[in-house]
Amino acid sequence: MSLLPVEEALARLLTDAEPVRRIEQVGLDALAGRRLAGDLVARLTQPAFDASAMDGYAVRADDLRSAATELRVIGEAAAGAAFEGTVSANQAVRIFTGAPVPAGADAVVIQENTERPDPSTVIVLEPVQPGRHIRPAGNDFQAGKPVLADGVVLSPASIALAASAGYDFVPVRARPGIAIVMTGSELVWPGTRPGPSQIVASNGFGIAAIVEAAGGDAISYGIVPDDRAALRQVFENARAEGIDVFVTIGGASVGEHDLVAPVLRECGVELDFWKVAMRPGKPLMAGRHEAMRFLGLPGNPASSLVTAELFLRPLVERLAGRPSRPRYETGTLGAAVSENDHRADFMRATIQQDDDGRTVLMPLARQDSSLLSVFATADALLVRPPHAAAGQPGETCEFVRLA
Ligand SMILES: Nc1nc2c(c(=O)[nH]1)N[C@H]1C(S)=C(S)[C@@H](COP(=O)(O)OP(=O)(O)OC[C@H]3O[C@@H](n4cnc5c(N)ncnc54)[C@H](O)[C@@H]3O)O[C@H]1N2
Ligand code: MOO
Repeated sequence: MSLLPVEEALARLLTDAEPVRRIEQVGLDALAGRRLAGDLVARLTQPAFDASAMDGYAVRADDLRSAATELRVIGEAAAGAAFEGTVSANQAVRIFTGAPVPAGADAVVIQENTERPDPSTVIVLEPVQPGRHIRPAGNDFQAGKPVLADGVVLSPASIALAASAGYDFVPVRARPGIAIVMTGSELVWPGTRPGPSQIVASNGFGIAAIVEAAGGDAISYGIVPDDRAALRQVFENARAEGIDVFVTIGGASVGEHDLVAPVLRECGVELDFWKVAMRPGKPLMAGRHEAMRFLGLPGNPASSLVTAELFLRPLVERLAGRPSRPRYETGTLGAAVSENDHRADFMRATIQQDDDGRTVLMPLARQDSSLLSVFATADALLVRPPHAAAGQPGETCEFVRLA
């Protein structure tokens, strides 16, 4: 297969990528940013009773005709502890914010407008309108009526609303399940000390962060050695689990230990492309097996992160039903760059604002695709199209912002 232009590879990857339709029930503590599946109908009424909005006295407005009226205090109502009796003429009940308003009372006077000469007497200093400082039952929402519309992205307030409307689990659209497999017999888990000729597996954790930011559910399938049977097994596991995208990292090139393409072909994956005209990331491959998509990222750290930014992120956004943001922005070159060959170059760069407010791209000095320390300082990928002529500071350039 020849090298495919980046735009064409992306277009092929996104062909038929439709939002995942599955629905799942998710607990209140994990709902932030999730998309509601179906209108949410209140199971409860809020408030469930006429409630006091203030600390003061529940009274009958009719009793308070004159400037200072003396009423007999017949009891107390607090949040969670109602007064069960009835307020009759010239009576009042001491009441606190959130408490049910007792029968017979039709207003609350705030305690600042009262005097309490003795425990059984209150003097109300001002008349009050009926309904004053009372939150009527159902003022917020009513059982049986929708409180949140299908498809909304759940905000902090809407999560609290769902809780208050009687839900502990809420139906939301499932996030696309993205299996991440780190291949390589040299890899050891982070936090363990690598032996001779081993290295720590790192790429998958960066890729998982990209997946989650794009609205996907990153599912770690751990490290798989360069072993055909082991790779075949995790692929079958992913199929059985109903994974939406099977992502491998490493083993994408042409060496004898680079097993990903041959093994996945044996597993029935139809490869759509393998090798893209880009640097880093040339050995990128993609394919499908029935409903499951497959994306094979190259193993070099910068290669895996760049290909994940440019290919995996938009794919996950599509599957998550999120609008894909336009990736390429225009800026100003901050340093000279040499002419480019046939592969689009995605140079790790920093972004600076110059005195005229222009967005200036400064390519970092070292561009080797193994350098995570360089990548971690980058704000953007400076895009150098295939066969671009040498560029000078001040010229227009394109870039992809790193989130
Ligand atoms: N003869 C050729 N050799 C190579 C070519 C080529 O066209 N012809 N392409 C090169 C390019 S470009 C790339 S990119 C690499 C990527 O190849 P692989 O996908 O097979 O990557 P690996 O060989 O498995 O690993 C490369 C490098 O990255 C390290 N690695 C792998 N996985 C991880 C991980 N999860 N975390 C951290 N580091 C990882 C691995 O140990 C290697 O050092 O191939 C070139 N070769
Ligand atoms: O495509 Mo490789 O990513 O140049 O190192």
